[in-house]
This record gives sequence, C-alpha cells and structure tokens, in this order.
Amino acid sequence: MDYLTVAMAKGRTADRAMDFLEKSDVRFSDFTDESRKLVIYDDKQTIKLIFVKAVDVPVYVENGAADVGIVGKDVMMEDPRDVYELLDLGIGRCKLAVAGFPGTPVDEMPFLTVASKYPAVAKEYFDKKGIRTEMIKLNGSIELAPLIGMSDVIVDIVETGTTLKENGLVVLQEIAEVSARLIVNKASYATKTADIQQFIKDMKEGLEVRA
Ligand SMILES: Nc1ncnc2c1ncn2[C@@H]1O[C@H](COP(=O)(O)OP(=O)(O)OP(=O)(O)O)[C@@H](O)[C@H]1O
Ligand SMILES: O=P(O)(O)OC[C@H]1O[C@H](OP(=O)(O)OP(=O)(O)O)[C@H](O)[C@@H]1O
Repeated sequence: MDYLTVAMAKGRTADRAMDFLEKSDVRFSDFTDESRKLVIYDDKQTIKLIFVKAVDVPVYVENGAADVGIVGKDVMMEDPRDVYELLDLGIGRCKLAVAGFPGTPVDEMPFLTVASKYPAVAKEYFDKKGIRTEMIKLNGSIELAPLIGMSDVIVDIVETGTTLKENGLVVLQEIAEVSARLIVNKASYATKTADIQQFIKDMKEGLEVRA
C-alpha cells in the first residue's frame, strides 16, 4: 500500500491538525493522547502519520522520508529547507519577538547579547539593524536568560504573553507573525499529486468548518 506519509509534532499542532482531518472524515481511531506510538494510520489506511520533533519536520520532508509536513513558520524561518510551502493552516498562531526588561533601548545599543531558540532569525534581524550581537542558543525556558543576567534580550515565541508577564519581561519589538504551514516534498508533489491535493482539500475543509 502506498500511503501518504505525513510528519508532525505531537502536542498542540497534531491535536488541531487531526481535528481538521476528522471534519473531512479522515479519522485516526486508534490514537489517544496518552499513546506512545510514533506511527499511526488513518481508518481508511491511506495516511501514515509519523510523530517527530517540531524542528525535524522539514528535515523528514526535504529528504522524502515524509511526503507532507505540518510545521510552524518559525521552524522554517530558522532552518529553511528545499520544500514547497503550500498552505497556511492558521493554527498555532503566535509571534516571534524581541523581549526583555521594560524600557530596554534595543535600537540604541551597539552590542547585544541575545538568548534564543532561533539564533539565525535573531542574528539576521539585528544584522539588518546594524546591531552587533552575541547569540546564546538555548532550547527552552528562554525567558530565564535576562532574569539571571545571561543576556540583554531574548528572541522567542510569544502567544498569550503570560510567560513574559510572569517573569517581568515585555515585548520590545515584533519580528514576524507565525502560524503552522503545510509543506510538501518536491518529488512527492510530482509523483503523488492526486493524494497530496486530496490531503490539502481535506485540511482546507477542516479550516472552513472551523471558520
Ligand atoms: N505558545 C507557544 N509556544 C511555542 N510554540 C508555539 C506556541 N504557540 C504556537 N506555537 C507553535 O507550535 C510549534 C511547536 O511547538 P512545541 O512547543 O510543540 O515545540 P517545541 O517547544 O519546539 O518542542 P518540544 O516541546 O518538543 O521541545 C512551534 O514551532 C510554534 O510554531
Ligand atoms: O506567550 P505564552 O502563551 O506564554 O507562550 C510563550 C511560551 O511558550 C513557549 O514555550 P514552551 O511552552 O514551548 O516551552 P519551552 O520553554 O520548553 O520552549 C515559548 O518558548 C514561550 O516560553
């Protein structure tokens, strides 16, 4: 059986994407939130869903290990890959922003230490402004860095703003709007066109039902 292989991260993205697909009658009945399975199939046995780390989704798709991926724009910005980006799913909406203590004069500072999960995005942003930076790559709890004096500012995802607020930080500058995107392997798009178009149609129907 030639499945359409779809890669996504468990958690917020997968929950919403599977909701959309269910609206189009694409169901994964044997999947539960507690499941530790990394590969699941839909009831009609046409889609093979693989669960990978969010940052790895474009890697699987570029290599053809997955035909399709669902991934945040933040991940694509940090590590661009040679894939087609075909649909903005409008889920997982958040912002990439510079944050720090209130009143930090970012644009007047000739040199900044920046802690981020997104060092490439951050460097490009400050380079364009002519601000020299030292990047400190972190993988989580980014908001801690300014609190303990490890960085002047952070570049991170802001959704509700709660994490910043609870740590006495504020958004200083907005860099980009982020939402989940549907990406497609280039060769798969040529060889599995009908399956991919059907998958996109199913996702779109889910989007419309939700709207
Ligand atoms: N509040 C949020 N925090 C983080 N990511 C968010 C948020 N809201 C939406 N997103 C989107 O969800 C995607 C996946 O986030 P998730 O938290 O699952 O991954 P992660 O934190 O990179 O992975 P992990 O938790 O496995 O380290 C992000 O790349 C981003 O596009
Ligand atoms: O604006 P908010 O709604 O508070 O959301 C933003 C927070 O969510 C993300 O962290 P995540 O939950 O992925 O944990 P992490 O620190 O492990 O990255 C992000 O890195 C912020 O810390």
